[in-house]
Amino acid sequence: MKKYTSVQDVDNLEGLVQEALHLKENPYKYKKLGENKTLGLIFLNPSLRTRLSTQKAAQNLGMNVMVMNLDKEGWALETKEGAIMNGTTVEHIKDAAAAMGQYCDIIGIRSFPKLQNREEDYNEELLQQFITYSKVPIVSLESATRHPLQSLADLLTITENKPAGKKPKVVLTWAPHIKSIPQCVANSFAEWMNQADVELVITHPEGYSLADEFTAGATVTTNQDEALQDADFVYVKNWSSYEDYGKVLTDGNGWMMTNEKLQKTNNAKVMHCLPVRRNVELSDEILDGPNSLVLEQANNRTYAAQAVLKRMLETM
Ligand SMILES: NCCC[C@H](NC(=O)CCC(=O)O)C(=O)O
Ligand SMILES: NC(=O)OP(=O)(O)O
Repeated sequence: MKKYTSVQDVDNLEGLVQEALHLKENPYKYKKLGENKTLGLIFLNPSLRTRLSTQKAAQNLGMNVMVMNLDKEGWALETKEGAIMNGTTVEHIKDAAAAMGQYCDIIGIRSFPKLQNREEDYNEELLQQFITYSKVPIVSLESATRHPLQSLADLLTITENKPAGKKPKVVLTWAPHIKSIPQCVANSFAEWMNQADVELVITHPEGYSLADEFTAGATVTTNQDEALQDADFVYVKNWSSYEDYGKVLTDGNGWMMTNEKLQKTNNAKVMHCLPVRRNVELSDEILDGPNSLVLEQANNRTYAAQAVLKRMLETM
């Protein structure tokens, strides 16, 4: 595997899921594979789970890990080709990424969208430039449009918890938030579920449709009650509008997931990528109750990352 930025980079999805579940049982079996190999983790935004789980995954494989908070500790980066750099940016990404490629065998990068210009965000400029200029395999740690390590961990969690003998009904529901949030977790989850053996239903208020490239094949409705009927899994997530790009169009009154709403489901398991705004997106009663899978998801982040890193190391 030369890059891991979306489900399209995975050539055998079921194989990758099985690999990750095998690693969960045998985390130190491939301790020699990463010996003398270095993983660089670069963050332009905050992170708790991605940072720690990916670091742990690499250590389980015997790799060395370097972490840099590039937004705080690096030079101000220029991304425009041909820029005359007489302003505030100090170094061009092509020089920074190329230098990092000298120190690292694999680079992971987190860069959120700015949510101001849709075309700019959806072009994934920063991620693409890292792929081009670092010349080493790149793992997305959540980019402007996707969060593929989260989605793989989510698929592992669904695989482990699905009811026997039936195709699970998975509902992705929009939830309220107090600010403008990226679409990437929702985009990515939809894209992955469409490749998995599940029935996917997406529900959100008017004006919150995700881009077709991620949702093709799913049932989409603005009626949350109807969507929740007989659900086996409910994935809760806020996102800002894609159509009216980056905007918050409603306070989302009535969209928070509660135990009362769970009554409509098939005693559904509830998922969220975290961090979660308690009692805004999801109630305490659900998060602290028996239907919550959020900690299992967080735990599976390690094995998702380990399966991806293992595949990259094997092709070096
Ligand atoms: N990495 C996981 C989620 C990251 C991001 N959440 C946030 O930015 C939360 C910010 C806040 O709650 O203030 C999101 O939902 O896409
Ligand atoms: N779910 C997730 O990616 O969490 P962090 O932002 O804390 O890494």
